Amino acid sequence: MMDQCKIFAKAGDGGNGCSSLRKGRPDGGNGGRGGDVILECSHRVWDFSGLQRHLIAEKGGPGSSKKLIGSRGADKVARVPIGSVVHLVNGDIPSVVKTQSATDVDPWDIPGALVDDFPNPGNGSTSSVTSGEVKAMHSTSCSSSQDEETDVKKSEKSRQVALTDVFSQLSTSNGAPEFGTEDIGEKQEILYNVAELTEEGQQIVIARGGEGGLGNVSCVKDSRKPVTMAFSCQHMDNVQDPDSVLSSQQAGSPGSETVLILELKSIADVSFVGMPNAGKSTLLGAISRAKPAVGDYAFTTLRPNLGNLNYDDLSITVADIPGLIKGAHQNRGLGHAFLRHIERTKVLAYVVDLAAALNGRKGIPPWEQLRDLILELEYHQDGLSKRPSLIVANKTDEEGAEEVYKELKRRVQGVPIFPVCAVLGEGIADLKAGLKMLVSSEMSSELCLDQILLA
Ligand SMILES: Nc1nc2c(ncn2[C@@H]2O[C@H](COP(=O)(O)OP(=O)(O)OP(=O)(O)O)[C@@H](O)[C@H]2O)c(=O)[nH]1
Repeated sequence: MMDQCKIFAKAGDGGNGCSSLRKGRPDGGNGGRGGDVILECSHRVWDFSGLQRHLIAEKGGPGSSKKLIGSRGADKVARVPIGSVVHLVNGDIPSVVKTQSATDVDPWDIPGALVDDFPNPGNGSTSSVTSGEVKAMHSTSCSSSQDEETDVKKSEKSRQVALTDVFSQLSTSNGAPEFGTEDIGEKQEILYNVAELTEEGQQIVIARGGEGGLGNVSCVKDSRKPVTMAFSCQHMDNVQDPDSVLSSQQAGSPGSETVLILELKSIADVSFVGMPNAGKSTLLGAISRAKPAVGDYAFTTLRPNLGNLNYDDLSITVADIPGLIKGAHQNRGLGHAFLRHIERTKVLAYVVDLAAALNGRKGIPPWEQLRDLILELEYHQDGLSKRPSLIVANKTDEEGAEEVYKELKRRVQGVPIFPVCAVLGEGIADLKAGLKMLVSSEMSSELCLDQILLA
């Protein structure tokens, strides 16, 4: 997974205006505008691995005689994943264009409802992506005045960071997995976080096409009057470097250039991972104010629900990932789509159902649930399970669950196990404290297969 990359964008230059005479009167048309380079937010791409590193838009066409305006250069539109954050290395700050209506939104999109458990305005927030929120900190259009832009840059300067440092912290802090990143080269001064793409169809212009040059019909006030032309379109055909003889008005202006670093935000700090019906959605509702759908049938959760856990000094985003079943890595059940969400979370909370195999039920005991969950993660992607983890043993209220919990503690060691009853809200405070410690690296634990005693 490529979650960071550097790109270069060059918008199309404007086409040159034409100088031509018809019956002694000017009739040369304006050059066409150059194409823009645009980033568009799409659920169809998941990371930056397929993104071209050089994005170049088309030049505008030259104007021609008979007052014909040159063609507009085609825009270059590149798709980036939802949750892309834009950092500016060089050039103009991107400007938000529009959000296209998403008629075909995929159920796997980051959902809009990110619900806080308690309003806590004093808290610092984490990197939660709130759909619907456009964080274009500087939606200054590229055409805005130079002064304005200088001011923006000045104020940004105060927040400048060497992003390479941030990225190295991101990839190593909390023992988080080291996602695929591209070497972004030497330390550079970067304006960071100039825009975020959080909504399906949202677009930003990262390089703006140049304006077309003026044809002589526009240069000369009254084109009905015969004028003496220094050169005409026909003459220009014979000139080796036509730009060298164009007046400044007639030459199309160059398209802008930018160098950007794109970074993909995590979907959440913590993912609840478990078999269908383990009680993940119920747990998310108990631990935060999120109201996910709960049902006693598998796959109630068709896309990740997000909840926010607020502490005095920290805020954590938790995602309830739809139930994992054996064969998920081969796209069984809900398959790949939700496994991909796990790629973008820092901490795993394995939710097991203590009562799955009790009282004649057809489920499997919790230690086998854990084995299957780890295997599915690893089949999907090597190392996917290797991140800070804890275990939530749910449904302690069920008859016989106490014994199963004791057995689970005997069979799985080295990882904290939190017994909870999600429906009654029991054990939630301890779990919240454990999650906080794991996310803030005060505690470190990973679950791997050899820690599970199966026989
Ligand atoms: N007895 C008991 N039942 C629970 C508990 N937590 C959840 N359940 C029940 O377990 C069933 C499944 O709960 P969900 O929260 O939908 O489970 P899920 O893991 O999100 O399910 P998927 O969406 O299929 O992945 C529901 O009938 C819940 O009421 C608990 O602590 N005790």
